[in-house]
Amino acid sequence: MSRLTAQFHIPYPGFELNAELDVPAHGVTVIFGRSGSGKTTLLRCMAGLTRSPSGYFRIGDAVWQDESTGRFRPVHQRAIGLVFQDARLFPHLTVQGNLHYGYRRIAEHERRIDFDHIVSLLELAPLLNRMPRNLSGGEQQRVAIGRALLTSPRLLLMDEPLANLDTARKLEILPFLLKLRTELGLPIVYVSHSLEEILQLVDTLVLLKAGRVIACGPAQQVLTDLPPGERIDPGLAGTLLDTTVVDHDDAFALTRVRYGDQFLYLPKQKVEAGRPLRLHILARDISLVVSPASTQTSVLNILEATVVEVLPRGPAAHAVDIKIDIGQPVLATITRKSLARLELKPGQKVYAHIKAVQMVHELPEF
Ligand SMILES: Nc1ncnc2c1ncn2[C@@H]1O[C@H](COP(=O)(O)OP(=O)(O)OP(=O)(O)O)[C@@H](O)[C@H]1O
Repeated sequence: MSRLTAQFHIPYPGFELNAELDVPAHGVTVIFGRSGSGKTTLLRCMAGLTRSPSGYFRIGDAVWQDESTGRFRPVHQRAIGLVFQDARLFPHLTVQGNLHYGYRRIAEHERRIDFDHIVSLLELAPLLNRMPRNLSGGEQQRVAIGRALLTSPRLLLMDEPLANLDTARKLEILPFLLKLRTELGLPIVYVSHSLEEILQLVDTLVLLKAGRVIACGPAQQVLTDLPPGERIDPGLAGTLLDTTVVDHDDAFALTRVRYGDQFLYLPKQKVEAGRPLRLHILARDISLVVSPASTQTSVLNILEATVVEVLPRGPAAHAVDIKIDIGQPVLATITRKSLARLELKPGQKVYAHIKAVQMVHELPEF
């Protein structure tokens, strides 16, 4: 499988980027870290906007930088699409003019992305004759994404593309980003410092801290394997579950999803049966029960699980995290007192009572 491999070292006064990563060259790779951790610097190195003197960057079989042989392709010679926080549209051109700008520069035989396809994917047809100043922030970002894609890139680099938008506009754009992920087969590297924003999108998660990659891998794994001290936002510690919608129960306003051979109920979602749906289950929303599942509870979602590991948070903490297995690792947070009472041990069968299932963002139909 094609890979994206990067190695960059940038010594700035007071900050040093020392990042190495090797991730699949497909799906969405999110570079996540606090402000100042070096996300933008890493992205700029990938784009060829900043040159790391000992850098290496390769996507599939294309080596864009290998300083050991003096190879460095500058940004304009890389097949990349760039999207920034601000749309940076050409103010004197219509939406159509902006979209054509990159498209025209690519020779016809090198065009891998069709103009009409992008207009329909991003629902840009009603905007084509408008000027950028008459568009909302979200619409401008959709045009910027379209313009980047129409250069037929091999890689799309996005630097906090939703950061300048309010929550309503963010929700407007997210479904389009999900469509890019599933429909275009184009690798996307996406910089963000908002866990909520990326949970629906992320395939591979790269955590950056003070210029270094502290974790890198499939998002589910990174989120559950991270030592408690390294958690990005302990309140959001939890697990991603990729489920499939089974059916909807109109009478009780619920949607039933399947995970492996188990089922979960959640508030009714506007997603058709058979479609994938990613859930986020917060560790603090799971209780563990040792005796067989009882139906005499208000909790709808009870999954059979096995205890994998107890992850202490330190002697002063009142809570511990328990890694359980339901077909994939899942984190549950319980009190240390409960742990002592239940005497949980690796290999033990338990029932995970899931008190709430977060959607992160409710998905509109598309
Ligand atoms: N050209 C430069 N010269 C010197 N220092 C720089 C330069 N560019 C970035 N830095 C420093 O490198 C560090 C990392 O910056 P960077 O913008 O990559 O972080 P970030 O994780 O993207 O932050 P944010 O989320 O706030 O955008 C910061 O301390 C910044 O001041």
